[in-house]
Amino acid sequence: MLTMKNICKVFQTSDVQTHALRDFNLSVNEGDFLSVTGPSGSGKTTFLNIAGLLETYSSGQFLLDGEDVGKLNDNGRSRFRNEKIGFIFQGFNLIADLNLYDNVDVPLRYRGFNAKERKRRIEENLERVGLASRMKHLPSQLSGGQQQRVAIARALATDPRFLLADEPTGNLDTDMAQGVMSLLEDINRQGTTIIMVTHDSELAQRSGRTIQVKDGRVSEPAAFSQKAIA
Ligand SMILES: Nc1ncnc2c1ncn2[C@@H]1O[C@H](COP(=O)(O)OP(=O)(O)OP(=O)(O)O)[C@@H](O)[C@H]1O
Repeated sequence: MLTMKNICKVFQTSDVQTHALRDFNLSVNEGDFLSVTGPSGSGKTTFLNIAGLLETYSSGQFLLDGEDVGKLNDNGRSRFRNEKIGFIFQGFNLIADLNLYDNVDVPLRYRGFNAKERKRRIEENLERVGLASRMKHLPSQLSGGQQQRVAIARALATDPRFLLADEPTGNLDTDMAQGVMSLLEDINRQGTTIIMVTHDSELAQRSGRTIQVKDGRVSEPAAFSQKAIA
């Protein structure tokens, strides 16, 4: 459902060219939980941003859900992203002066759901991450792990096929990181395909499949998904 063939990404900054991805090849199947590891500057975030249609690529082919996304214009890419992809980030990116309910509401308003449907989705997803009782609280009244749970509820509220996570446990202590990882495992078991960039090799090993990125390439052959083997 996600296939990248020989994807290259060159950043041009004044007279310096940076080859962030070079002939990057990867296939991700529906239902996979893929961890992406690798040294700093190897291209992990660039890969994730291209996968999430936040960034374009310089050459190669990228098929997402059967669509050649290189052929979409800006509007087409935004629509595809809003309908199919949820994001979570290391810094949670919650809006500080909105309570949890209103934070989860943001992408739903953007998508134009009616008030009744928005309420249903907000309550269902805050329930899913174990924070239904804290709806009226502000992000600053929560622990880091709880804030990341709200960010996960917000990402899931639009019911995306893919959840892309860039160092989702990077700001969390070990216990909170384990809790967020367990939640991601539950979400994956319920059918959402997850791609997670992480520096934490222990967490990476808990996902079904791990690849390493080095110098802009997948340096280890993508192992078969354990789900595919089972
Ligand atoms: N907008 C940009 N303009 C110029 N160069 C960039 C840009 N974004 C990334 N790069 C460069 O591309 C390369 C890959 O960066 P990327 O952020 O993808 O690495 P990473 O593996 O995610 O690193 P880290 O683990 O430190 O977050 C680096 O050399 C980086 O400096």
